[in-house]
Amino acid sequence: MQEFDIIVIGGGSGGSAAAGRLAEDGKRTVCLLETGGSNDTVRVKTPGFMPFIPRGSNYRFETVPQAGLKGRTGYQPRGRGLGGSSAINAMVYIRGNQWDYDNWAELGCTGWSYEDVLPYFRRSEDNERGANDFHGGKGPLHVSDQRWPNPGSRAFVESAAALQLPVNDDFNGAKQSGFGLYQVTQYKGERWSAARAYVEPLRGKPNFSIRTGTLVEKLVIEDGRVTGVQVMSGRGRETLRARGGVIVSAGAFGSPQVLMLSGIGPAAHLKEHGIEVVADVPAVGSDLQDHPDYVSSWETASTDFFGSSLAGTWRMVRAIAEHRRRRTGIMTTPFAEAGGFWTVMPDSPAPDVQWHFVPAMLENHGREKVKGHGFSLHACVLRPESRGTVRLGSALPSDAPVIDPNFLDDDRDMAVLRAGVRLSHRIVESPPLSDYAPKDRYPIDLNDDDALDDLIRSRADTVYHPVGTCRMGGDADSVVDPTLKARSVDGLWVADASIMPRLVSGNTNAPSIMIGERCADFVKAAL
Ligand SMILES: Cc1cc2nc3c(=O)[nH]c(=O)nc-3n(C[C@H](O)[C@H](O)[C@H](O)COP(=O)(O)OP(=O)(O)OC[C@H]3O[C@@H](n4cnc5c(N)ncnc54)[C@H](O)[C@@H]3O)c2cc1C
Repeated sequence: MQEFDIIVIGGGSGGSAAAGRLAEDGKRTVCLLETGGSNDTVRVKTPGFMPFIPRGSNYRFETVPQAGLKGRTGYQPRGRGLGGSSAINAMVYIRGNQWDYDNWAELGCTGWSYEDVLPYFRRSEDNERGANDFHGGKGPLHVSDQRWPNPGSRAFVESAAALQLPVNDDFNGAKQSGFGLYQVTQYKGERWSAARAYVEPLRGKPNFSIRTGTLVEKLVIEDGRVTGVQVMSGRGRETLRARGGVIVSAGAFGSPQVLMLSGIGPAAHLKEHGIEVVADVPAVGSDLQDHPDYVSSWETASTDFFGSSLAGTWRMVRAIAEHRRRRTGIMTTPFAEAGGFWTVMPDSPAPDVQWHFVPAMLENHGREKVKGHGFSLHACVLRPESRGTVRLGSALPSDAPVIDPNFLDDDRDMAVLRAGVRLSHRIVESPPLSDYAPKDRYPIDLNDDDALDDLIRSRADTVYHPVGTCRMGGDADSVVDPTLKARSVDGLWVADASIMPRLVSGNTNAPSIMIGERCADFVKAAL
C-alpha cells in the first residue's frame, strides 16, 4: 500500500496551492489526487478558446429546478482536471472586498481579517505591475494587464465615467469601487491556472506524486482519525495511506460530496443513502451561496465586437494563427474584459453589485450561438442572502451531487439585482457605448418592477461562484475551525471555496488560492 505524509484531494485552485506549498521544500511526501486529466491542451491554455473547453475538463453540472428562476434548472460549470475551475474560468483576478474578510473575523473566524489574509494574497501573486503594499511580485500566480482589449470594453469604462462612476485601475488595491479593465491570471498570453502556478513547476520532484485520472471515493477513517483515502483509477480500486493527514480540496460541490460519502454530514441524509454515519454534521452541504447574475445583451451594427459573421470569422482565424505563433492579439481575451463594483443599496457596507462587460452577445452561458455582433453586461448580487444546499444524489462517488443554490429566494437579492440591471442599462445608454446605437435584445419597460422581475427570473443564473458548503467558523456547528481543520475527526483539513463562511464580494479564484496557501501553513504547523 502506498503511503504519504499528506494526501490532497482535488487539483483545483485550493488544492494546487496547498499541495504545491507543502511539497516545495521537500520535507514531506505529498500526493495530489485529481479525477480529471492534466489539462495540458491548447484549448485550455488559450484564453480565447474558453467557449471550446474540452468536455472532459468541465463537469457541466445542472441544478435542481429553481423556484426563484420560474422552475428553470441552472447550469453549473465546474473545472475537472489539474487547475480545476481555474483551468476553465474567465481569469478575472479579484480578491473580494476588504470588508468581507473583516466580516469573516467578526463572525468568529479568528485570524481571517483583511490584515490577516493580505500577506497570503501578496505571497501568491506575481503582478506584472510589480509589488506594493497590496500586491506581490514574486509569487507563483501570474497576474497581467490586458494588452488587446476590445474597443467596446474601453468604451464601457468611459460610459460608466460619463455617469460620474469613477474609473478604478486596481480593484484589489486600496479601494474596490469603480469601473475599469480587469487584471487577469495570464502569463505571456496564456491562461495561468493554479496548477500551472503551483503544481507543474514541481513535477518530477521525488517527494511529490501527482496522480490524475484518480477519483477519490471516500476517506478512510479509523478510530476518529483520517488515515487515508479509497480511490478508483485505471489501476482499479486501492487504498492510499496518509501518515500526517488528508486535505480535501474537491471544490464547493465535490468537498461536501466526499465528506458525505465518508459518513460526515447530515445523519438522516446519509442514512437515506445507506451510508454509515461517522459524524452528524448538518453544516456539510448546507449554506450554499452563489452569485445570482443577470446578463443584459445588445446587438450592434458594428462588427468591432466578437460575433458570427464573415468578417468576424475571418478575424478569428487570423487571431488564432497570431496566437499560435506569438501568444498575442485578441485570442488573449478573457471575454469578461471590463467591469466594476458599485453600491446600489444605501445600507450596504461595501459595493453590492459587480458588473462584467463581455464584448460578445451571450446567450445561455455562451452555449447558444447568436447571429451577428454585439455585447453583454452581467450584473450580479455580491452578498446574496439566499441559501442553498448540496446533497448526494446516490451513494455512488461517480454520480453528480444534487445542487440547489435556491437562487433569488430572498427578496433582498431581487431588490439588489433589479437596481443592478437598471444601472447596467443606464451605463449602456451613455456615450461612448451609446454611440454604437446598441439594440436591446430583451426590451421591456425597466421602470416597471413586475416586468423587470419577470425578465430577471426568466433569464438569471449563476456567475460561477458557489461557496460555503463546508463552512469555516468559530462555532461548534461549523465544518472546519479557523485553522481549516475538521471539527468532527482528526487528520482532516478542507481547503477550497467550500470553507468560505460568507461569499466574498467578487470572483472566487484568488480567494480559493489564498485559502490553499493558508491551509499549507496550518498543516505544517500541526504536524
Ligand atoms: C466558467 C467559470 C468561470 C469563472 N470565472 C472566474 C473568474 O474569472 N475569476 C475568478 O476569480 N473566479 C472565476 N470562477 C470561479 C473560480 O474559478 C472558482 O471559484 C475556483 O477555481 C474554485 O476553486 P476550488 O479549489 O474551490 O475548486 P476547483 O478549482 O473547482 O477544484 C476542485 C477539483 O477537485 C477535483 N475533484 C472533485 N472531486 C474529486 C474526487 N472525488 N476525487 C478527485 N478529485 C476530485 C475536481 O476535478 C477539481 O479539479 C469561475 C468558475 C467557472 C466555472
